[in-house]
Formats: sequence, structure tokens, C-alpha cells
Amino acid sequence: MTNMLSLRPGDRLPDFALPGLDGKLRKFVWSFGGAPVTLLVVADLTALDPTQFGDLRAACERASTTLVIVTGSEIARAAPAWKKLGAEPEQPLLLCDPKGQYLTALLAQGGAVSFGQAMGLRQRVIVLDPNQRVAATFDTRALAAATEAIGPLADSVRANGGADLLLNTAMAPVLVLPRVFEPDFCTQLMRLWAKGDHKDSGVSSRYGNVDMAKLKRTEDYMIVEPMMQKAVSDRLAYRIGPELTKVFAFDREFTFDAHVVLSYSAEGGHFFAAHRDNGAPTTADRAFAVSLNLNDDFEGGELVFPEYAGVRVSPPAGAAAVFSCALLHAVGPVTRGRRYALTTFFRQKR
Ligand SMILES: O=C(O)CCC(=O)C(=O)O
Ligand SMILES: [Fe+2]
Repeated sequence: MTNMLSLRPGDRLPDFALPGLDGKLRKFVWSFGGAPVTLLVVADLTALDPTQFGDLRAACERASTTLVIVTGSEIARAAPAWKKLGAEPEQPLLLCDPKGQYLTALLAQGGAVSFGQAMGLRQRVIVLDPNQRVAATFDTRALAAATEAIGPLADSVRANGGADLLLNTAMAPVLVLPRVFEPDFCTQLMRLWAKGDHKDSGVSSRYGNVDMAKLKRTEDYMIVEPMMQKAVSDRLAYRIGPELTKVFAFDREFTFDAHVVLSYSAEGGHFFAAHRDNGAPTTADRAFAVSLNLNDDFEGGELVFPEYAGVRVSPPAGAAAVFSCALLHAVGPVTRGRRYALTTFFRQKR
């Protein structure tokens, strides 16, 4: 973990290991057991207000989130302070980082390069979803603000939306990752599409220069604005990149294809028939496809995976569907309204 840690909502917090009060190392990832995690980072444990700490503990319990504390205090100094706060040795979990190995980065302010703790915050609360991704950070009145917000916040990122779904068919190996793009960013991209020159693309070098007329009819806008290209790439790299390592054991260096906003309308009869994304010599280095719905006020337009029992996937706005470029897939017809999707590919660097 570096000082340049990115803690924007959706970013994945890298794992770290620190000793607890018993001096034994614990990995942060061990705190994740299916529930959101509230991480309280505090430079000096003796400076923590016992009432506020008690309130935060109670709120975390009510919200069924796991509370973890990281402090810059040494174990010998932390132990009596911990007792005073009314906590038990292991409940909640306290991790000590007197050398500031991770603390400095966890308390650093908004992307600024920090030269030690003096420039960072003294206290911060970071709420993470069950997949170790940032849901929100609280920097001012950190404990009180987190105590107030934790209930609804935890519910908004809980990973139990599929609990009623019992799969009894083959399942396409597609990773659906929520909250990759913020609602405002989705809107910006749709505006860009509306402003830009989006043509019915028949032939496209993106698809290996084959005649696409029978295969695809969509209205595409290729993002050429450097700021927007970077804004898209950063989000994909920070939010999807770590998942590729975790889920698919893909830890190669990568680059991206052009980022393209595809649009399919019901009245335009737009479609994308079954294809693979890495079939041409020019596309053979594509590893993973990203299809990210920018809106959800349409019907139809699901991703279909014919090799895997025809499973249909329709992620909510802002969520990405990520899958191997070798999988056969199609986009079913949009039957009402207009669908906008950001599509791109992770390419393996040679
Ligand atoms: O519209 C989509 O979500 C998928 C598009 C697609 O398959 C592609 O761009 O290769
Ligand atoms: Fe595709």
C-alpha cells in the first residue's frame, strides 16, 4: 500500500497485515465474512472519545457490520487505552501500526502526496462493502458522521441481492460488479454520446475489420476526449483490475482498447448477434470484455451467453459485466427505450 492509495467509492482497498494486541499478525481480509466492514483509522488511540466510540460500536452492531480499528499507537500504549474504551481484547479487532506502514496512506488526504502523518488526518472511518471495496469515507466528525450513516449505507452495499435466486442451470462465468461508475459519471457518458458523432457502425476495425453489417447494428461513440478516456480507464483499473486477479487469477499487466459507448434503441432495431471478442489476429491479445450499462430505463438488451444455457445478464446501471473474450455472447433486442453501454477490453501487455 502506498501513500497514493485511492479511497474513492468503488475502489478496492488493498490487503494489509498488522499485529493485534497479542502481537500476532492478522490480515485485514480475514475480517471479511460476508458483511460490510467499518474500518476506523485513528492515529492516537488515547485521543479517541469513549462515548463516540461506544456509539459507533453500537451502530455497527445494529447495522450488522464488522468493526475493525487500526491505530498508530504501539501495543504497550494501546492496551490500557483499549481497556478504558471498554473494549475486549479481540472484540472488536484492534490492529497496531506504530511505524505508520499503512496508517499514513489510510489517513492521507485526497490524493495529495503525504510526507508523514502531520499532513494527514488524525481519524477517518472507511466503510467497505463485503468485497473490500470502499462504500464511503468519513473525514470530518468521522465517528459521529459514520454512526449516523452506517445503517442505510451498509444496506446499500450488502451483497445479498441474489439470496432468493437458486441457479439450477449452467452459469456463465461472468463477473457482475456493482458500483464501477457513479450515477453522475454514467450521465456524463450518455451526454458525450448525445453530443458526439455516433454512427450506425457497419465496419469497425475494433472488431477486426470484418463486415459487421449482419452481425451488429448499433450507434457508437468512440471516446476521444483524453480526460474522459482517463476517467474511464482509472475506474476500470482500480475497480475491475483487482477483481481479475482475485476471480480469474489474472495478474498480467494490461492496457485498454478504445472505450466506446454503444447505444441500442428499440425503434432502430439495433442488435449485436453472437460473437467472440478475440477472434481476429488484431484482437487476439484481448483478455476480458467489459460491458457496463449506463442506464436502466429500457427493456430487453440483455447480454446472452449461448454456450452456458443461454443465461441472460442485465446488470443495473453503473455495474460492469466482465467476462473472458473467448466466450460467445450476444445482445438481445431492446424492446422498449434505448440502452447505453460502455464497452471496452482489457488487453494483455506484450
Ligand atoms: O452491448 C454490449 O453490452 C456488448 C457489446 C459487445 O459485445 C462488444 O462490444 O463486443
Ligand atoms: Fe462482444
